[in-house]
Amino acid sequence: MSDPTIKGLPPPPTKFDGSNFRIAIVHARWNDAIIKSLVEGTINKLKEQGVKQENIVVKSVPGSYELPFATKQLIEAGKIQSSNAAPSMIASTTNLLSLIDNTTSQPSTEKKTDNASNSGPLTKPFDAIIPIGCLIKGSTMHFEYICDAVTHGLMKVQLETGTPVIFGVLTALNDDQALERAGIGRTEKGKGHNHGEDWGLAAVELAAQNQDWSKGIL
Ligand SMILES: Nc1c(NC[C@H](O)[C@H](O)[C@H](O)CO)[nH]c(=O)[nH]c1=O
Ligand SMILES: CC(=O)[C@@H](O)COP(=O)(O)O
Repeated sequence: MSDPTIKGLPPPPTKFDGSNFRIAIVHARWNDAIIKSLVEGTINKLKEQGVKQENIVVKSVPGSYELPFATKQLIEAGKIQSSNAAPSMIASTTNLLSLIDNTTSQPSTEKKTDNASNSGPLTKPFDAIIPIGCLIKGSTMHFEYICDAVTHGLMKVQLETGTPVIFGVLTALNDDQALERAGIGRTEKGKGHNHGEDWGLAAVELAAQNQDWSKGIL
């Protein structure tokens, strides 16, 4: 593990309050032991910053290549919900969170409101999206092409929609690199650091900063 004072993410300059944010996580299902750890680390860090469990929407797709499309569609779905133009579009899908204790990822289907005086999940547009995937190099160029397509695709979605999209995709040359970055390393280097925690931090910070920037507040 490198020296965290040289390489790594220092604590944020300001503590951001996530209590009124709505965040979507969309995770690939390839390499699910790694994904499960990354998703858990992300959610724990979101909740540590005040994001409410019911305001964290979790969806899954087969692989990382599907993440850009899913991210863009989730952003659009969040906007449709907030316009009350359609009943809740949250539908249950299979995802790894059902395997994680005390984390419910299947919100109820009854209509909710984003009125602060009512309980229940927010239905406003998502304040940030966290696509999570793990690409591990095989023996062909498949890895390189997917990494490139996904990276550029997610950046394109972010800039086109104006919604913060956190880059939560590991691009590992071997299993151990991925395991270490999910905080479940198994070599003499130790367990490593769960990068999902960094992604949860980044999501709340960008949601907070973007909330001001989109109102012209600097
Ligand atoms: N090899 C990995 C994949 N491959 C699957 C693609 O992402 C995609 O789902 C498929 O090509 C169908 O469009 N996905 C990962 O997330 N991680 C891998 O290591
Ligand atoms: C990231 C990938 O697509 C890779 O795991 C596929 O392996 P291979 O290149 O051996 O087909």
